[in-house]
Amino acid sequence: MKILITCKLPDQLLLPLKEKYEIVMAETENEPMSRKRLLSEIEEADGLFTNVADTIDEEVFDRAKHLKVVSTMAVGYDNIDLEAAKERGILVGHTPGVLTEATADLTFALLMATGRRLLEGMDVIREDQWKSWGPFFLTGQEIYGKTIGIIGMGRIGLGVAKRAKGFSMDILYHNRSRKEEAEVELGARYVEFDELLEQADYVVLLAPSTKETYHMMGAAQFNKMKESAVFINTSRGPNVDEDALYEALQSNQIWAAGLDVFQTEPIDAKHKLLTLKNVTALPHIGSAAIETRMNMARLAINNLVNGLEGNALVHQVK
Ligand SMILES: NC(=O)c1ccc[n+]([C@@H]2O[C@H](COP(=O)([O-])OP(=O)(O)OC[C@H]3O[C@@H](n4cnc5c(N)ncnc54)[C@H](O)[C@@H]3O)[C@@H](O)[C@H]2O)c1
Ligand SMILES: O=C(O)[C@H](O)CO
Repeated sequence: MKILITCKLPDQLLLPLKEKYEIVMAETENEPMSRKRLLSEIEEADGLFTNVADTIDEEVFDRAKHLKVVSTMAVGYDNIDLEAAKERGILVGHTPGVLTEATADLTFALLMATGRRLLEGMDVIREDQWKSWGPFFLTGQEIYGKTIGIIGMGRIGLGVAKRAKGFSMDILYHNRSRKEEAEVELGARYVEFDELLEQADYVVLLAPSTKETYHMMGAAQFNKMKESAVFINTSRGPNVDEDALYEALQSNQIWAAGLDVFQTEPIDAKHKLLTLKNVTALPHIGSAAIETRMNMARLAINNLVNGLEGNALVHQVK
């Protein structure tokens, strides 16, 4: 059987696979396989190892003659056409859980970096603009004891709430359902979406990308936030109307934003959001800790092999 891997994985992960399967893999580190090659190689593939950089749509499924499993090295699977997979009886696997803590760490780090203007501080030094200690030089927003509002209290949202608790923050959340663990253990309070936007000093978006969440943060929502509020998005770019976010930041309707994800990735270096000093931008590195990425890759390989061998996937997208 043939496995198509659209990114370059370390040899140590591939050795057991090579004994049994024919492997076709991207050659360049940190560069996905071209769409053209993906469309050509998928024709004979039985299994596909993919990630958030690929779009696995009807065109890909139409080309595949033998495909049985698509395994993504990610928890989010909005880049995969699940209907098209289902129609063809193709299983889809993903990697929830193993990246929760690393992504919660990064989300909280981004919250702190944005609130306290860390990257601006580094720019000031690099540009030789640090003239002296000034009473209000690079002053940011306090974090300790402030109110955090988490939209999407799932695995990662709960991880962020635990970190917020350590900073004595009041925790508000909005989710599709109540989360007892967050309420009992962390004192988190379920509120309606608008109330969260109005009350939170830090609004953190961690809901998946779905039809329902598309542009869930738009002009009306930024309008409800405090002028001193910081918006953090480590979920998916399409959840945010970037034009509306730009207007809100540029007009100081909200104070700052920390973004790890964008509507189009990689974001163009000349994108208008990146011209703003009150934007802290990262290149989709939420889960990018070495052990985490190894665990994600191992889990994605297990999903793939299980599917190819006719066994249940460890984590199948339903
Ligand atoms: N930046 C990164 O590198 C990175 C890393 C991992 C995950 N993610 C993103 O984070 C998302 C969350 O991951 P998770 O493991 O916590 O998933 P999860 O399924 O455990 O949590 C998602 C939560 O969002 C809630 N939700 C769904 N629709 C909602 C809506 N309309 N309003 C409010 N809440 C809603 C769900 O009820 C659920 O509790 C992923 O889907 C992915 O898009 C990003
Ligand atoms: O959904 C995911 O897992 C991320 O975006 C990549 O870790």
